[in-house]
Amino acid sequence: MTKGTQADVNPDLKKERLKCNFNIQEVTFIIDGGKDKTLQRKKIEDVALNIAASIDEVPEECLNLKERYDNAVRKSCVYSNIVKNELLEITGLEALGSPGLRRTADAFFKDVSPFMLHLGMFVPTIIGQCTPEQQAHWLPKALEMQIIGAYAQTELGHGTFIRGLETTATYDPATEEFVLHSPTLTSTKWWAGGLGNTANHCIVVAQLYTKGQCHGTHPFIVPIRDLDTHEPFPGVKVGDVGIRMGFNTADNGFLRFNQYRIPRENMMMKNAKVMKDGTYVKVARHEKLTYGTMVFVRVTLVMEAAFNLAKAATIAVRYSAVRRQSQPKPGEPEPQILDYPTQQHKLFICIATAHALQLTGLWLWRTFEAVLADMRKGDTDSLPELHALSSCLKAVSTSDSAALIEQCRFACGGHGYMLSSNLPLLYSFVTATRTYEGDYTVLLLQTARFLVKAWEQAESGKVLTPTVAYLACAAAKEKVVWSDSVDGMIRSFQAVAAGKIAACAENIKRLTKTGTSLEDAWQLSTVRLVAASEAHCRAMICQAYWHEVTRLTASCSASVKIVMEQLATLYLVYWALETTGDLLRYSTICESELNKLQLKYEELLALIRPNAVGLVDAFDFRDEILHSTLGAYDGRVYERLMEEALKSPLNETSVQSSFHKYIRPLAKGKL
Ligand SMILES: CC/C=C\C/C=C\C/C=C\C/C=C\CCC(=O)SCCNC(=O)CCNC(=O)[C@H](O)C(C)(C)COP(=O)(O)OP(=O)(O)OC[C@H]1O[C@@H](n2cnc3c(N)ncnc32)[C@H](O)[C@@H]1OP(=O)(O)O
Ligand SMILES: Cc1cc2nc3c(=O)[nH]c(=O)nc-3n(C[C@H](O)[C@H](O)[C@H](O)COP(=O)(O)OP(=O)(O)OC[C@H]3O[C@@H](n4cnc5c(N)ncnc54)[C@H](O)[C@@H]3O)c2cc1C
Repeated sequence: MTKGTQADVNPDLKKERLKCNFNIQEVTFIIDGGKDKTLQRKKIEDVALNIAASIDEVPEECLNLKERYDNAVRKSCVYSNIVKNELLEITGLEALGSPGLRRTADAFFKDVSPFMLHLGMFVPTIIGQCTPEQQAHWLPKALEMQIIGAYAQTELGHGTFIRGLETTATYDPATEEFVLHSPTLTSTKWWAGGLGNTANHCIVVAQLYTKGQCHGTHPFIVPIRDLDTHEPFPGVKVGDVGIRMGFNTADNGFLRFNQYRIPRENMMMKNAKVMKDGTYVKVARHEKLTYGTMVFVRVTLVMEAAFNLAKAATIAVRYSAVRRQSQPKPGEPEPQILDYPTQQHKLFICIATAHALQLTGLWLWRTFEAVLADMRKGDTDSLPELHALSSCLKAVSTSDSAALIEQCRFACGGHGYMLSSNLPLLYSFVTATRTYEGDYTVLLLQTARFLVKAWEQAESGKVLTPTVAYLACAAAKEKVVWSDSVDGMIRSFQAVAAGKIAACAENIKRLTKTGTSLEDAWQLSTVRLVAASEAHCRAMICQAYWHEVTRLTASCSASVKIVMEQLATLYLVYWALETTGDLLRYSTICESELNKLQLKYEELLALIRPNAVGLVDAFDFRDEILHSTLGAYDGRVYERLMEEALKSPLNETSVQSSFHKYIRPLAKGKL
């Protein structure tokens, strides 16, 4: 954070910081995943932010579309050099998932880098889908930025249904090449980040044909532009998909092939091979291993959701400490808006959710690493559970994060609507995460498949995998006894999830018994299946969040333990109050207990209030990363709003030419 001199800090914020009764740094360490991670992040920030400070002469938002793209490319090149020459030295290859790298990228780009998918998906797919020989060929080139890649899976006609993709890759044994082709308009690759104008290579997911047989979708590395001239190769048609709600510097592109040839070796062959004579050989033990990059990105998106929500919460809480409005008590000064319980209700759940998602995200990352280690030994048994887990966590975390970022904008009143608050841009960026890498509903339905199977296993007394083990107790189908202890609330959330899953399974059974096909019975149950999946995910987040808080604060100071537990309890109580209908149905909760719960919630808001600014300071965002007039560390909100307003091109002259061209003639009746 940019602390400046204490004299520059808004007096209300200064008082807030004096009120804070816990050690902020200890909380920062917990959020980063340990003291070593915080130190590494800060080291990376020190290197990168020095350069970022002078990277933009004109604010990004004042440039036109083309200028913004050019500027984003310029900055991406500067940033890539820093990553390559300095940051990777600090962290090694693991840097690709390092929080330090993720944060510093935001100092360079208010919107999104056109290189994002290069590091975000192109490189991970090379690591996950190539043989060691192929990796040795492609990875150094990609890391050195000698080639720039995109990931083109989605087509104009299909995104969700990967098996329905239409691009073909037909093997020609005579030349030992694949022939890529886009047979229809709807087969046009669409959306790939970095593809429109930036990338010279692209991972293309296409239907593989060899010896006249289709073997389903497979990934290929495809050179699409000449490395020197950057002209698209003959047979390749590539361009930008048009203006978007956000991501306008991310260069999302379209791509079409006309009988375009690539060498056989460009098929990514870790999970399946095509031999020189065209024989297809399956290597992978699991059908869906070619979907591996998507699982990886879904796992990282949970922490991405936490990160962006933490930024929004920092902006809105600091602003709410500075902003004074209304006069509830006659004759008394206007209160800070943060003192209104309704404002605390809007904002403290944002802080708690950022913690919940970050700690759940770190836990998911460790689970992912463990499954990966098993798979390296040939054991894919835990892949279905990881897929179910990452699908629902990606769906719920991105959806919650987007909704709560919008809530932060509401909490900032009119000033939250200013681009300079950075809340609109954050929202437009995060709301896309609910769609890309698997749409919300579609992913919850993937988890639901796993849950219904797990329920059937529970009913027949089989051993269940860890994340659904709670279904075994619920198979008794009795209402759980409500208690507002943390364990009691988690048990009740699990009972809700189990009850909903059981109701889905019963509905499917009922329909199939009366002659409905299994597919139709499933479709007729999807509204409740989505709800069951979300309930399962919420119960899992609550359990993981509480478990991690208990574990990580065991060696912390008492005050840190208290404030972390207050936040986690707030998260649980908030969701209990949000789902009272479900609790009434699946637990013994009654009206007096609901009233007690509401009081507990209000008490928690009051307890957290003095530490609110300290809690967002603990997210440790430097001003260069927040990019916000409302959220800067010093709280000079009004000064910054004015300074930014004066940078508007509309303030360059006192009279605009349109006055002389149109308004004056209109007034004179001469238009
Ligand atoms: C500055 C910013 C910085 C950082 C940001 C951080 C990171 C971001 C980086 C990049 C992200 C940016 C942009 C996004 C890019 C994209 O969007 S790429 C495109 C992504 N596309 C999708 O996600 C498509 C979603 N669709 C699917 O995943 C699948 O098609 C499907 C799962 C919906 C269905 O697949 P099908 O093949 O039809 O399968 P099915 O018949 O439904 O199921 C068959 C069985 O297979 C299981 N299964 C499905 N998927 C997986 C998997 N991935 N792993 C393991 N198992 C899987 C499924 O559960 C079924 O099992 P059963 O036992 O029930 O039969
Ligand atoms: C900003 C952004 C960046 C992207 N970057 C990339 C990229 O780099 N590379 C890439 O390949 N793709 C990319 N995508 C594409 C993205 O992955 C897809 O848009 C996403 O997977 C959703 O697919 P779709 O657009 O086909 O939506 P659809 O599947 O058409 O969804 C439309 C609606 O139908 C519903 N629906 C669809 N199927 C079902 C079903 N079976 N059951 C119930 N409801 C269903 C959905 O819930 C949704 O409400 C990007 C998208 C965006 C917005």
